[in-house]
Parts: sequence; structure tokens; C-alpha cells
Amino acid sequence: MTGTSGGGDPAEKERLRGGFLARRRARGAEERARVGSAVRDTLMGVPWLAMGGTVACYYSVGGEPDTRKLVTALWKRGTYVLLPVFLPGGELDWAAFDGPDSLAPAGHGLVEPTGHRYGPGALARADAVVCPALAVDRSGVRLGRGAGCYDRALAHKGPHSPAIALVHDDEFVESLPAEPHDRPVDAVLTPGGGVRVLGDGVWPGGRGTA
Ligand SMILES: Nc1nc2c(c(=O)[nH]1)N(C=O)[C@@H](CNc1ccc(C(=O)N[C@@H](CCC(=O)O)C(=O)O)cc1)CN2
Ligand SMILES: Nc1ncnc2c1ncn2[C@@H]1O[C@H](COP(=O)(O)OP(=O)(O)OP(=O)(O)O)[C@@H](O)[C@H]1O
Repeated sequence: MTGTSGGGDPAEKERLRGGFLARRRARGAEERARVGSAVRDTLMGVPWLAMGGTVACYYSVGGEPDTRKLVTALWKRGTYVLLPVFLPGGELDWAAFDGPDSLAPAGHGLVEPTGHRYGPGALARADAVVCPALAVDRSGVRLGRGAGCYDRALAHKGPHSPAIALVHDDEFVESLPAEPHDRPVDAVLTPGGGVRVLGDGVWPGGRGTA
């Protein structure tokens, strides 16, 4: 784990984003495949998560921890998978993953679902929200891409549904700068460390079952 400075300075956040993104660009295809398998195997091993409810996830692009194997495995198991649609202004809409043909390249290098959009409030139906992050700290502070999308989106989440951020092992850090609008995540998943519940995070069945 790498320590970073505290404070709530947007410029400091921007500097940190640059460092984490540069390290992501340096990861090879083999590591990406390994991370994708670990993410799938870990979350498919969580009984309540793989049991056919609704899970909101992101569809990974570039150097993000790979969620494509997870999304396919959940869908094949009969779980309803909601994926984000980026709206101008930074709000997220949600539509279902229904196999590879239900996706299309979108702006900003994203791949998005093309089906019916259920609106930002659809996140309330999710039993878990798997969030992208550039880094997460021990108390659940999450560093995102900087558009505030997930800070807005997580306001719609149900109080008992955990937000789980996926990061590489060295992106789970001691401390990140937090601003008042930042929404903490409940748990982090790293390929090497599995799932850890953070801060005051919620976890179905109790924290000890993660
Ligand atoms: N796979 C994935 N899907 C996701 C997200 C994510 O982080 N990962 N999002 C998480 O919020 C939302 C999209 N968020 C976005 C946030 C900022 C920019 C943006 O302004 N991009 C700039 C360049 C900066 C960059 O590449 O980061 C641009 O394209 O001009 C685009 C999308 C929803 N879908
Ligand atoms: N709930 C909100 N309503 C309106 N604006 C918000 C909200 N949350 C965050 N913002 C705005 O979004 C901008 C980016 O926030 P921040 O740097 O925390 O993004 P992030 O959490 O890193 O990115 P993301 O959530 O997109 O992954 C800030 O300027 C902030 O003012």
C-alpha cells in the first residue's frame, strides 16, 4: 500500500489522477487478463451477489480493472446487470447488459449499452454497485475520473446495497484527499486482497461475511 497526502485540494486530486493513469497505461495484456479473472472469480464467489438479483457494474475500457468477464458471468447466471450511460452534464443513466450485441462504442472511449434507459433512479434497484475508481483509501474515499459522475450516481443507491470499488493492489492506498461532495464506497476489491469492507461501509449479512 502506498501512502498519499490528505486534504481536499482539486489540484492535488488532478496530480494524483495523472500518476495512477500513467501506471495503468504501463500494465500489460497478461496482467489485465489475470485481473479480469480475479475480479470475476471473487465476486461470483459472493453468494448473495451471484444469486440472480440486480447488480450495477461498469463496462471496463483501457487500463481499468477488467469487468468484462464478470459482466458476462453475472448475466449468464441470470443476474440483471445494469451498465452506465454517460449523460451530458455528468449524470449517469442505466440500461441492461443483454449480451455482447447489446453494447456499442460511445463517446470518450466508452462502451455503453444500447437498450432501454431506466433513468438515474434505477440505481436504487441494484443489490450492489461495482464502481470504477483510479484509487481508494482505507476509509472508502474514492478517486474517480473527475467528472463527479459516481458521486452523483451513488446518491440514488439503496442504503443497504454496498458500493464496491475495483482497483489494482497498488491503487488501494492509506489516504486520499476528500472533498465534501465525495461519496465514500462501502468496500474495495483488489485482485490480491479480495473484498474488504471499509470505514462505516455496509455489507449484506454483516461485515464479517465479506
Ligand atoms: N468503463 C467506465 N464507464 C464509465 C465510467 C468509467 O469511469 N469507466 N464513468 C465514470 O464516471 C462514467 C463516464 N465518465 C466519464 C468521465 C469523464 C469523461 C471525460 O471527460 N473524458 C475526457 C478525457 C479525460 C479522460 O479520458 O478521463 C474526454 O474524453 O474528453 C468521460 C467519461 C460512466 N461510464
Ligand atoms: N452531487 C454532485 N452534484 C453536483 N456536482 C457534483 C456532485 N458531486 C461532484 N460534483 C462535481 O464534480 C466534480 C468532480 O468531482 P470529483 O473530483 O470528486 O470527481 P470523482 O469522484 O473523482 O469522479 P467520478 O465520480 O466521475 O468518478 C467537482 O467539481 C464537483 O463539484
